[in-house]
Amino acid sequence: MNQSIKPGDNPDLTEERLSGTFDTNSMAAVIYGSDKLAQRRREISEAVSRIPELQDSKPCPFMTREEKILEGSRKSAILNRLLPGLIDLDSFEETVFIHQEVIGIEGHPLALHESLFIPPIATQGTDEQQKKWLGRAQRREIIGCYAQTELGHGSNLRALETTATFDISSQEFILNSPTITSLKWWPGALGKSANWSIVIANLIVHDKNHGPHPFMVQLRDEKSHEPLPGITVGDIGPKMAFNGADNGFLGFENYRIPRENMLMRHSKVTPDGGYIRPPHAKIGYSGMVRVRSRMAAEQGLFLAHALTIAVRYSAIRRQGYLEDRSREVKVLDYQTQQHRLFPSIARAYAFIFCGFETIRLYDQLLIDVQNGNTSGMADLHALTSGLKSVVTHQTGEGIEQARMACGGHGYSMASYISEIYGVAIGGCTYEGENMVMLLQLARYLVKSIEMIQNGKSKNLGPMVAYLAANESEIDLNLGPNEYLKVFQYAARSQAWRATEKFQKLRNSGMSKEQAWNQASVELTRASRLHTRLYIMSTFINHVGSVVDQKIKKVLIDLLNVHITYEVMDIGIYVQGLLSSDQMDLIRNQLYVSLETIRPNAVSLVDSFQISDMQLRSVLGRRDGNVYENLFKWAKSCPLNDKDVLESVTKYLKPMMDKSKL
Ligand SMILES: CC/C=C\C/C=C\C/C=C\C/C=C/C(=O)SCCNC(=O)CCNC(=O)[C@H](O)C(C)(C)COP(=O)(O)OP(=O)(O)OC[C@H]1O[C@@H](n2cnc3c(N)ncnc32)[C@H](O)[C@@H]1OP(=O)(O)O
Ligand SMILES: Cc1cc2nc3c(=O)[nH]c(=O)nc-3n(C[C@H](O)[C@H](O)[C@H](O)COP(=O)(O)OP(=O)(O)OC[C@H]3O[C@@H](n4cnc5c(N)ncnc54)[C@H](O)[C@@H]3O)c2cc1C
Repeated sequence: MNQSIKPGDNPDLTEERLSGTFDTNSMAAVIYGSDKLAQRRREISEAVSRIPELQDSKPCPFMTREEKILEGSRKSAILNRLLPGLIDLDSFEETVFIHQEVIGIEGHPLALHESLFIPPIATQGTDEQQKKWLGRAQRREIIGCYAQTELGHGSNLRALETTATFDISSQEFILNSPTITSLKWWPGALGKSANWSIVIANLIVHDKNHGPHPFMVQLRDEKSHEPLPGITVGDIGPKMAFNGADNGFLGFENYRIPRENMLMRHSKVTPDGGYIRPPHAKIGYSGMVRVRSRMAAEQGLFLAHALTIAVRYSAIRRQGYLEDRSREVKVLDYQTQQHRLFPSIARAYAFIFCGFETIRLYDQLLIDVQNGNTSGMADLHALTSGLKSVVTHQTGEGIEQARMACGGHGYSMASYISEIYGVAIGGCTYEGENMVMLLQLARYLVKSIEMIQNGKSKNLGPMVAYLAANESEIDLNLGPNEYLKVFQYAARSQAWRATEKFQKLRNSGMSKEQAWNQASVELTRASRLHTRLYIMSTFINHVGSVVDQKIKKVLIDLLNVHITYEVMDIGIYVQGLLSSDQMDLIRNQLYVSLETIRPNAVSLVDSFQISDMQLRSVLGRRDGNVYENLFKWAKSCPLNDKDVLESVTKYLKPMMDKSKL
């Protein structure tokens, strides 16, 4: 049963919900990993909807940037007071969820505090440092951000220019931004809200540069909020979206912090200027790995937002005819519309499933690292580098298709899809630009193939074992695992092709760097295919583990959409394996699976349980009563406060009057 049905809803949407074959609350439990978490999301939405001071003061598209920041701060402060009664304060998921529910996706002053400020203190700070700052940060007595990227460098961390030079005589680090390009640039909440920051700076001791390290740095006076002497800080200006956040710039001029402010759980500087290396050279990068490991689920939910809007709207939008000329059809009945939206629904489910898996893998790695075992770091770095790149790119594509699927109204901010798009595609850039991160995964793939070439296949990890296989024939009547083999074939042959290209260039006498650059398009293709294979196999495993038979049935239908669409999409890579008859068969299976999933389309998006408050979309309203509310929304636009605007009286009217003469 679809739990969203209510009296007064648009009958077309109710009809869709009645045609669903499964219980949407049970599906939500599968999506969010447990009945408890899914239920908590419903309870929090319900509780929030009853608190008037947490409601939007006006629709976000009608707010200026200053109003957005004010609104985000107002709600953050109220939430801070109300949180203990609303959520389990120890649950990161509930904390993130309630902020997104109340404030939305456009960013807010605490967006980075929870995800990039507190975690480094908790994982890279010593016990003493945690005692000093963690409680204060958790109680929000201080607001923090993460300042790493600079005006001149982001992707290449080793070229950062900010310095933290140890002064033995005063037992302090002296922070400096020696050039214009060394200004920190982009950190969220830095511009106007944060008073503390984790700053990544090159550690210099006895004139030796030990590379980027994390430091706890106070930026503003805790009473006046004025920048401290030696600090230059401000907002970098409007962005294509995410304008509720004050991304900022930051410069240091001989700014001193105590020795104890370097986060020293792993690397240490002793009072006499000794440097103690971390157990793994890249352990300081683990804050980024943490965020990347959460991005697949986060982005899957961005896609879910856009699809909830587009699918619901497609069920109430009637345009054109099929056989019956007496009534226009729901646009959701067109095959082109289904082809545009349903594979994206499948991807959203797949991203969320594998996103929760990578969060689990990160949590396990964290425990291992705290126990001194860093052996899993390279694997997770490679996996999350590929995943964040593929998922953000495909999410962007899916959201844009969702917008077009809503026709003209999709282009209106009333749909809110453009904001979702703008926020989501930020993910293609932040936490490592996608190409750069695909190339990180490619290093791992090339190394794996070199192991095979050196007769060490048995040392390959489970995620790359397929690179050593030798599949050349496929029987496609056997289901998902055969499709997986097709994908393995594509990923394997591309990984070998790219590696061999790189090796050939090397053997021709080219430097490693040039050879890598000239093979890099092929290498990124290999990384994408490897990652898509991982997503597919996680999806298959996840569906296999579902116990509720009605849920399992619809997830198998959705999986069929996914595997057939994905294999069609990579057709060029499987030409050596599949005949044209087999490709035709897959194409037809895709069309059949679109029809099979059609009656459950609305229930599948309802199962994401995204409330109207969170969705902020007139087109995607749960009740489907779009037209009257679109009219109301347009009338409430500030431009309509007056019938005759100054633009007319001051300029257009005189121009028209003059033209009449
Ligand atoms: C409601 C709204 C919801 C959500 C939005 C809210 C907030 C979020 C918004 C924005 C937040 C954004 C934050 C940021 O963007 S913070 C800044 C992020 N910056 C980056 O990601 C920079 C990317 N660059 C890098 O990570 C490194 O420069 C790079 C890894 C590319 C290279 O590093 P380096 O030069 O030091 O490496 P090499 O010496 O070349 O060695 C590579 C070697 O090292 C291994 N490696 C790299 N990283 C790791 C790691 N983390 N763990 C383990 N191993 C690692 C790599 O595999 C290579 O190994 P090998 O091939 O064996 O040599
Ligand atoms: C919304 C948003 C929020 C952000 N929040 C934060 C934050 O809170 N804290 C923070 O520190 N930073 C933040 N950033 C910055 C972000 O992390 C960087 O912008 C990102 O890491 C990309 O680096 P870049 O800007 O230097 O891109 P560049 O590296 O300059 O990329 C430009 C182009 O060069 C290519 N390129 C670069 N290097 C290579 C290479 N080795 N091989 C092939 N191609 C290459 C890229 O693929 C890209 O096409 C944020 C950015 C955004 C957009």
